[in-house]
Amino acid sequence: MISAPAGFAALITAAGRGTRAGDGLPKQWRDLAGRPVLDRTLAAFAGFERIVLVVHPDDMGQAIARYAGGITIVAGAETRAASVRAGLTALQGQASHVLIHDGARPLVAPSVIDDVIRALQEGADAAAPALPVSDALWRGDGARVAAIAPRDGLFRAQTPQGFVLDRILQAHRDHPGDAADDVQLALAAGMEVAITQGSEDNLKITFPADFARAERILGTDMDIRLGNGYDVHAFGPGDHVTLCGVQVPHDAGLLGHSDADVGMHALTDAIYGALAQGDIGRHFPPSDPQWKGADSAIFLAHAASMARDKGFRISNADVTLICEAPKIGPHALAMAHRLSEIMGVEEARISVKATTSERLGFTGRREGIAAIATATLIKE
Ligand SMILES: Nc1ccn([C@@H]2O[C@H](COP(=O)(O)OP(=O)(O)OP(=O)(O)O)[C@@H](O)[C@H]2O)c(=O)n1
Ligand SMILES: C[C@](O)(CO)[C@H](O)COP(=O)(O)O
Repeated sequence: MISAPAGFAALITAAGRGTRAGDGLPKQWRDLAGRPVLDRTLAAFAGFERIVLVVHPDDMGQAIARYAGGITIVAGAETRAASVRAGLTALQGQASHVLIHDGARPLVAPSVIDDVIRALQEGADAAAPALPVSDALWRGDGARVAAIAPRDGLFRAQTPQGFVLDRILQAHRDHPGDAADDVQLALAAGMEVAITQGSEDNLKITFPADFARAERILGTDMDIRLGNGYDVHAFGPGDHVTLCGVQVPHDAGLLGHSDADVGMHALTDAIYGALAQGDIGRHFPPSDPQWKGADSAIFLAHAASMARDKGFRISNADVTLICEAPKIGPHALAMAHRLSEIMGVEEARISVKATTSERLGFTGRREGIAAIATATLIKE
């Protein structure tokens, strides 16, 4: 993450409808490798002391629910230029410089942002990243090539485009129509615009296939960890068992130092395993009397918060309980719900299921319950 100098603000445009990206949610709200596109874009600018996010009026509610606190959220308008104008107006008097960035460019690298900042710090009125055109350029006539167009000196423009705030605000006010980008308005206002180094990865998600391309780019440096856990507890006296945080009536209880929640223990070990941090016994020794009868939610919450502290997001978890009885099916959704609450992971990413062992082995002889679990962790 970059650390932006004092006086530098970021303005993120996210008020478009993404019509070219196909059906469904507008592209900036869609999932990209497990997180909404806009989450990723905002994270790239987290080092700015002031961020203005421009969203469509219809999206105000969800933007406030997701991002309020620390970010100024402003309603956008019909065109990109009008949306930028709304954002700049909200920023007036609050910053010396502004970097205007498409919410639909979630993979912008810190170096691309840094280069724009540096050019402005060195005195440029305006600076923006771009890449030289490397392919031949044709003028088309329907499906036929009509002519070759010269490409010397041509660049593909990217964002963030950086400016002295007062000057770009005045340029927008002087040219209230639409524009290809903010550099066009800066040029119309007589500003000189420095070209900084763009990046092929800094793509603007525009068409449906851009999602797959962005995921491929993310995949190349994605750190994915898989962990597994296994646990067994024997039946003993009692009238219920606690499984994945849910009390299930039964003609026996489970024996254990804690509440003997075999499913939650397997899942907790899966998370510790993915982090290469041993198992529950290492963090909560059974020899320590304070864990006697403990609610296993303490263990799972500890593993989940350790994952977060190490920069990982729990992407999904799958728990299988192995027993002849009690019947798990009627409780499986409640169990997934409870696990999701403890871990802070959405319920749709948690699976709890069960199987018998066809009356074979210790579970088949109804001597106890076994559980296996898998968890996937992704580095943010
Ligand atoms: N009225 C608008 C139009 C666009 N944008 C934002 O400007 C960026 C670049 O625009 P573009 O890729 O053209 O997005 P859309 O207008 O959403 O796409 P489309 O033209 O396919 O509908 C996007 O982050 C988009 O949300 C905006 O804030 N306000
Ligand atoms: C601002 C921009 O992303 C620079 O490349 C681009 O001009 C936006 O164009 P669009 O037609 O609104 O997608």
